Amino acid sequence: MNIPELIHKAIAAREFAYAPYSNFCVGAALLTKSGKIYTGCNVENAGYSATNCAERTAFFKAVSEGEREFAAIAIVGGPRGPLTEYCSPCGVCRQVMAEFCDPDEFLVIHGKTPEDYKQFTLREMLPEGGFPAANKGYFAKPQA
Ligand SMILES: O=c1ccn([C@H]2C[C@H](O)[C@@H](CO)O2)c(=O)[nH]1
Ligand SMILES: [Zn+2]
Repeated sequence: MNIPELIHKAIAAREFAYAPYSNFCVGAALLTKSGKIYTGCNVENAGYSATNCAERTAFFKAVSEGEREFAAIAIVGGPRGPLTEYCSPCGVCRQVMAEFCDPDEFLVIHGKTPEDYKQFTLREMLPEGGFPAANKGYFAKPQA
C-alpha cells in the first residue's frame, strides 16, 4: 500500500471542497482491495445538516460504482489554506466505514503531508462498534 500516494490524492481532492460556511476544507482518498482509488471532498449546504463529509463522498462514489471491499482511507483537512493539523473523521463517517470495512484490517490515515501522517485501524477509531462487514461477510459482497 502506497500511503504517501493516497495522501497526495486526498490533498488534491481537498481542492474541490465546497465549504463556504465553515471554511474547513477536507479531502479523502479511499483505496479498494483491488487497488483502485476513489476520492471525495466535503460538500456543504445552506441547510447545514445536508452537508456531506469528504469521507462519505468517497465511500458513496465507490459503493455506487459497485465497490464493496476497502483497504484504507486517507483524510486531510483543516481551515482553508495550507494544512497544519491532522483531521479525524466524524462519528457518522466512522459508522459508514463500519458498514463495509473489516475493523482490524481497514486503515484510517490522518495525513498532514504525504510523509507526515498517523494511522489507526478502524477498530481503534470506533471501539466497541457494530461491524456488520466483519460479522456477516455477505454484507460486503454485492447482492442480487
Ligand atoms: O473528517 C471530517 C471532518 C469535517 N468534515 C467537514 C464537514 C464540514 O463541511 C466541515 C466542518 O466540520 O468539515 C469532513 O468532511 N470530514
Ligand atoms: Zn464525517
